[in-house]
Amino acid sequence: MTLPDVDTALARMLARTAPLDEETVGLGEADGRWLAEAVAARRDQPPFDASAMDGWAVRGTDVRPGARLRIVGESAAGGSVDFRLNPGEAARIFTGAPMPEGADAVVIQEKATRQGDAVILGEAGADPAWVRPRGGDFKAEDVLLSAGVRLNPWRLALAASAGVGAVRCGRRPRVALLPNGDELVEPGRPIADHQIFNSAGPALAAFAARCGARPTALPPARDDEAAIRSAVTGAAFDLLVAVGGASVGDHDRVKPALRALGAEMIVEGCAMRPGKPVWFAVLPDGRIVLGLPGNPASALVCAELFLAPLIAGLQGGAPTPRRDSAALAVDLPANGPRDHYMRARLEVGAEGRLLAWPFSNQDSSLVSVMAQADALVRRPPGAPAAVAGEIVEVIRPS
Ligand SMILES: Nc1nc2c(c(=O)[nH]1)N[C@H]1C(S)=C(S)[C@@H](COP(=O)(O)OP(=O)(O)OC[C@H]3O[C@@H](n4cnc5c(N)ncnc54)[C@H](O)[C@@H]3O)O[C@H]1N2
Ligand code: MOO
Repeated sequence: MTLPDVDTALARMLARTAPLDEETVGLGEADGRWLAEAVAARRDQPPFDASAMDGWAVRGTDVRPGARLRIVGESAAGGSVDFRLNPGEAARIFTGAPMPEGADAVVIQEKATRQGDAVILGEAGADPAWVRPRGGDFKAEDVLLSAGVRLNPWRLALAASAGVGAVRCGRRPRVALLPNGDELVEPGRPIADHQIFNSAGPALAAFAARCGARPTALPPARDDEAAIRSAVTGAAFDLLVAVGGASVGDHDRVKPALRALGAEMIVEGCAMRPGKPVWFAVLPDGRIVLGLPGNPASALVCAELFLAPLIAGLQGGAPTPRRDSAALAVDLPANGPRDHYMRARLEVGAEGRLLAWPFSNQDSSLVSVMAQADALVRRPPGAPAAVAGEIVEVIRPS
């Protein structure tokens, strides 16, 4: 059986991932979320011609070295201006303050001297950049952020400056992580020699939270169909992530348990390494299930490639691509038929070029290697041997 490649497998998953309902959230909860509705400006920004500097508001036609202008008032940020500037007049003005009517230029205070109720201008003139025109940042009715845009602190600043205190976003999905295996024990608990700690569960819960989900780390289920079924039916989720039991062994009971619950299998395996046994199913009520291989590195690589886009898709968005390129620091042998995602360290080499050092041992059980890695180096199927210096695609972690 030919396995689908990563793009095909993901496209099949996303085709069955419908966005959840929308909700209104305050800006304080909106970071990392996708806008369901555009954000439009309610007024011009700045709302008035404003001074960019501390100094003197003047009429441009009065600006010449040594000019003596009569001080007729003051304008500070937060205050309104109730006077106008006539020829030969100046007003004390501060950064962010409204320009008085009649004034169209600012002379910074370093370039002028006050003498009683007059100001004497120095040699330098007025720089046009010292007046910020009304609407110079944006104008009322402008669409500032479109639907589908992912909010970040910079974009939140824009929404806030437009006076928008709450935005419409896709609901954050509830993601339940269900580790599976008789050998699994929660970290911190007593453990027998034949058991291992559940490392993939906490790692994936943290990963899901970073992607904007509300994760629940369920306790590990035994390799037993009935136990898995009851864990699934007892959990509240929009997306279930089952970890382990994905392969072909006699104890790999997760897929049979899901099938018994009526799940439709959409993806069963992918031409990738690590992560070949990854799978995806849809429950009869439409909720989606992502099955990840149990080896921690396989699970985490699949999380980057599939879980992040699914969590985004449930929120009506797509993740920000974290793809980059780097020069290989070492030679690599030819790749086999599967897309290979190699854990690698990155460093900035001489000449400022990003260098990638893939680890020599890429066994998918090695958590120590995963923890030292900064990125994944992608080797496409059938890629010929590569020499140091060759440019390769790298994927930075979410
Ligand atoms: N005959 C074949 N055997 C295997 C194949 C294959 O194609 N033919 N594929 C291999 C590949 S590739 C992978 S990846 C694994 C995937 O196996 P499962 O998804 O069934 O996972 P398990 O067997 O349950 O566990 C694998 C390994 O990972 C450990 N594990 C499981 N869950 C966790 C967890 N939550 N935290 C930490 N470690 C975990 C588990 O103890 C095993 O050591 O199958 C290969 N076999
Ligand atoms: O998918 Mo497995 O992850 O190659 O070890």
